[in-house]
Amino acid sequence: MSTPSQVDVRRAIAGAQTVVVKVGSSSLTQPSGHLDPERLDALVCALAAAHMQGARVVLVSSGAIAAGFGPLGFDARPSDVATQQATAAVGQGLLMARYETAFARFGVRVGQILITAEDTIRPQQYRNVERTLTRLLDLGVVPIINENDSLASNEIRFGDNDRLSALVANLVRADALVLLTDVDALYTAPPSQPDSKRVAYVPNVIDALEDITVGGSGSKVGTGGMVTKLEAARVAAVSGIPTVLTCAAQAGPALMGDPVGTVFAPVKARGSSRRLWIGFAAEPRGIIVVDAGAAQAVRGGRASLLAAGALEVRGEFSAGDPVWVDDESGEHLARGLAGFDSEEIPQMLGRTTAQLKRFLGEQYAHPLVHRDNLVLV
Ligand SMILES: Nc1ncnc2c1ncn2[C@@H]1O[C@H](COP(=O)(O)OP(=O)(O)O)[C@@H](O)[C@H]1O
Ligand SMILES: N[C@@H](CCC(=O)OP(=O)(O)O)C(=O)O
Repeated sequence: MSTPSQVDVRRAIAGAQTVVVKVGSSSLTQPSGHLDPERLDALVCALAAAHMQGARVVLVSSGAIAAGFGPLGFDARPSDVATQQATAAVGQGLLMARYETAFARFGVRVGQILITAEDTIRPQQYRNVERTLTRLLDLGVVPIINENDSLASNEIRFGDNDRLSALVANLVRADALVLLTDVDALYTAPPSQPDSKRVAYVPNVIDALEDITVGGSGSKVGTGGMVTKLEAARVAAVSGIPTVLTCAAQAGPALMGDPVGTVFAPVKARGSSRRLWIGFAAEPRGIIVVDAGAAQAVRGGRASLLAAGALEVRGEFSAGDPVWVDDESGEHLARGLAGFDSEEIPQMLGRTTAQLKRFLGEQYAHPLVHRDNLVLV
């Protein structure tokens, strides 16, 4: 795929049929831990305009914790998990109430979807999310997504909505991803550094990272900083989706393809969305170590991982959970969804499919990880 020009990428964003917009906490809330209704309304105005021009708009909105701690009487974003989860339960309701009112002024309906990584990693649940989102969009609704902060367990969570938004863009086969934050663009270094310069165009996000110094969050309510935004732009780029990153106040111009913020070109034609989800969605729960022959087969990209080439299993996981496939030196070769619970695997190690069938029964005569569920890293 040849690299498109900046103008081409901005034009593609302006013409997007389906667009995923992610907005960060600092763009919707005040440092006191309350919503900032004016800024939220201004954002909704830009999104409603895109919706009324025929775009299918999905909003990934942060802000539950940042909007909930003020009303609960805290001076700052709580740092312990239980209070964060309780705060998110309060803030999420306030956030949705305001979105509903703001979109209603334009006659637009919204629907809330709260996602946990755990909910979406298994094929059936993944398809469930996909189906619900597609149906909402078909019904002309603007889905508003957040991580289910109140229930997500700390061990397995997206943690930041930047990465979640790129996965959602992939899931709904979006034509563009818009990342809205509290800085107007990507800079060559954190904008607090006096010599940092705005980057208007990133033709290849993978190479670009070498020349850019990225830092953490600039606010007291944001979580990932620029690191997770670049990760999101990378996930989108390898899914064939262009990204524009700018501040929330520039949402309208960014959606219209105006020369604001930073645009990232797609680096690859669109691939299978489910495989990408396997590759990025959740931290693997365990490891299957394979011998040299199986490592070679897995690296080839088209083989399933058979028990015959597996040497060892580490960690505790259930069938359907994400796992690493490692070679003997400990190098990660691939990520995949396990076909069996971890405790079933030791008896299968090193056995051919015929042996598995004979000694353990028909139900074990299957790959440890099927090739459709395997993504090289
Ligand atoms: N190279 C960079 N270019 C632009 N911003 C950067 C860079 N490195 C770090 N940042 C910081 O990232 C912040 C945005 O991330 P974050 O606070 O997590 O926002 P949000 O709440 O919108 O997700 C900016 O305010 C900025 O201070
Ligand atoms: N899900 C959390 C926000 C997580 C997050 O990524 O925050 P941010 O960096 O502000 O986009 C919340 O709603 O408070």
